[in-house]
Amino acid sequence: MLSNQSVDTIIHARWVIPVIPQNTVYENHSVVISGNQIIDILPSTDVTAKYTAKETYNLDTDHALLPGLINAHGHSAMSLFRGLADDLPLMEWLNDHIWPAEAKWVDEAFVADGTLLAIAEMIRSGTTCYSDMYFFPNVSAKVASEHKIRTQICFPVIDFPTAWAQNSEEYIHKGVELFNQYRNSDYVTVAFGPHAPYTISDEPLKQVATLADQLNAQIQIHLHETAFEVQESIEKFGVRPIQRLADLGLLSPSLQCVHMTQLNDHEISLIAQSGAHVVHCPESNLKLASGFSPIDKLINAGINVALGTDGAASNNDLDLLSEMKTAALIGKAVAGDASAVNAHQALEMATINGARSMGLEDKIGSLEAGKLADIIAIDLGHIDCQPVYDPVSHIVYATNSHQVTHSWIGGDIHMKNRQLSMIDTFHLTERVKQWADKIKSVD
Ligand SMILES: CSC[C@H]1O[C@@H](n2cnc3c(O)ncnc32)[C@H](O)[C@@H]1O
Ligand SMILES: [Zn+2]
Repeated sequence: MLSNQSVDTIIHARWVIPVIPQNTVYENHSVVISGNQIIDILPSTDVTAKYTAKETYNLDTDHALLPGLINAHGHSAMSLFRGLADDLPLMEWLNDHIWPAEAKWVDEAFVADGTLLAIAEMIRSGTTCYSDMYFFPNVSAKVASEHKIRTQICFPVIDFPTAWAQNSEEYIHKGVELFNQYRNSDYVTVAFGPHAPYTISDEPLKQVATLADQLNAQIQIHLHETAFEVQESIEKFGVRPIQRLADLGLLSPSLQCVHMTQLNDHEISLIAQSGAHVVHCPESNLKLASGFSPIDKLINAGINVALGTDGAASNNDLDLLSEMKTAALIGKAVAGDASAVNAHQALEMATINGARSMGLEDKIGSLEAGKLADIIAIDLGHIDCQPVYDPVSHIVYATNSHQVTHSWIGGDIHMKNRQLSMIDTFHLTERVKQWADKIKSVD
């Protein structure tokens, strides 16, 4: 008889949804973790014959295990501006409210507290990896790394001066330094974050394309977010923003295009041919009335579509579970087809597609032996979830974030029965209230 293998953690669950293979649900299976990796997924009846674990989680009868959700676009520290300026269109929101507030308040302490607030909310709603584009990316990278959460930090590149850098050269210089600092990090991947076509001139955009290629780094940009952005580009540069980026050499599999609500068929095929990714942010697009991204068309054209919440100041939460439902519902409405953007596709957008957009598909985004143990558990036993015919349908259409009970990142437990293990939420809430009091008193 073979001897029993010693492992770190075994999690038993009623359903295991691996995402890869597609459209698969394993019933009464266990996930086996050794170090930071998944090493096996097998029927729970067979597990004790093969493995002995230091820690075993026998989740209640109606739990589903799935890969941790991947939020492919956001501005974490903006959580401190949640609800500060609502019900406005993008450019009025930015020019008259958000940019003045950022000029007044954003410093290292603001980014440290705002980022941690965002991380707490994301873990409690099932996210284990997120993309972040914000000022002081050195601080947000440190916070994520210290709290052992996976992140893609997109350092900003923008033409105007802020508290973090004075001009595009300095943004790029500091960003490349950060890239080198985190080159071998287990948790942090640094990417270029040129803000948007309307805030960066041609020269820095070309530099971003060249350097990202040399460093094999990803690039994330807000793109074709509103009709106004497209119109302004035509007036200023004679072409629409996607064509301008194509002319400057930015369209490639390294590019993550966020929003993409204004697209013609030629642009869809340009993006498809280039291998660039789209990050869909349906709730932010709805709230700012920016437009509708034709997700069904993009998926059918072979484009990888990931999912993001955008910042908490334009959403106003960081709940990727509810974002999946919104993406599926709005995808159907836009396509005029109830079969468009089905529950499995919505789940792929929030998991494996997000991993692909960040170049991390070999490490995260699905539950497979050899991948990092980034896993969440969702309790489908609630009365408002009964009966369960298809757990994937329920996760997308009928659950809410309070049903996420456990979260592991690289095998480490981050939430157990809804209690965060790496964040002191009591003291964090105190600090957040102090920020709100200060910000309110000046407004
Ligand atoms: C350069 S750091 C990020 C920068 O982006 C601003 N921002 C937040 N949400 C959006 C959005 O939907 N479109 C464009 N810009 C956005 C944020 O306030 C920061 O200034
Ligand atoms: Zn954004």
